[in-house]
Amino acid sequence: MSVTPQATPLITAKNLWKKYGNNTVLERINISVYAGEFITMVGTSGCGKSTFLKMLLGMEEATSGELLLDGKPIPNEPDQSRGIVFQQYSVFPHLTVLENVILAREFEHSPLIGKLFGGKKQKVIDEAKALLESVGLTPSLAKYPHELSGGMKQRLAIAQALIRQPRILLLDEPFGALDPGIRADMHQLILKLWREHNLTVFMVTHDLSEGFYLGTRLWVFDKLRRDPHSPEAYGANITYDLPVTRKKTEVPQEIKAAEIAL
Ligand SMILES: Nc1ncnc2c1ncn2[C@@H]1O[C@H](COP(=O)(O)OP(=O)(O)OP(=O)(O)O)[C@@H](O)[C@H]1O
Repeated sequence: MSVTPQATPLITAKNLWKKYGNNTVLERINISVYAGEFITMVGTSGCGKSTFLKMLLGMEEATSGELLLDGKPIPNEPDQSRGIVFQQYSVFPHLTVLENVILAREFEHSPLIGKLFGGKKQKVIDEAKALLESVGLTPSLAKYPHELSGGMKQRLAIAQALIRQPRILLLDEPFGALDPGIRADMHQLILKLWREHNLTVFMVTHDLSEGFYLGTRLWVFDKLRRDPHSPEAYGANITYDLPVTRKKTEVPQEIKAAEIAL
């Protein structure tokens, strides 16, 4: 009799807690996430969504509990397996669009000197150009960030994250500062890149509709326990973990009521 092996989750959290001093930010987080999922994360301001992303990136360590990548403790510093895009544009202002993407790749290959030469350099240039084409920036290769719109800057930030071929893409409100029309274009782009690059995505958003539209699974962060005399005593948990199989734009009734608070 053959036994079908159970796939190891890409990310597992086991009784994960995060505290800053006496401030309990996250408590008792238990989740498993498989390769290819698109997790969207909503919750009130300050409830620890960005902190959770930073822990996935390796910028912050758990206070207790386990956070595993492929069943092993997640490396406690950022590496090539995980890329991140923030709401505020994180590109180098003194470099062109093409140079910004090349630099991200050069640091990966040659972190001490940050420079590649000859054939290797040409290969990186070709890869960067191909990626910039896939995010729609081919006409802007020689432009500097100040010459780009907000949407174009975010396209560049996404290309910078993807040039290192991460398996996991972390997005911290990447479209929060963009106009609605531009945001709709970015939604199509991120869905295309998610499929083409076989990514697992964790995305923080304040827009519940966006969360339902993009995600295959939506998490709501909230506090289950509160002490009005000691607001920092308890941390947030994932209070809803919803598979998004319904019509993508429909928000379920039970959390529609909570939308005002997000
Ligand atoms: N480096 C830090 N040192 C101390 N406290 C921190 C640090 N980073 C975050 N915090 C605290 O952790 C809590 C959660 O912050 P976090 O940014 O993760 O929330 P969030 O849910 O992402 O909020 P928002 O939706 O407003 O971005 C806040 O109380 C914040 O003040």
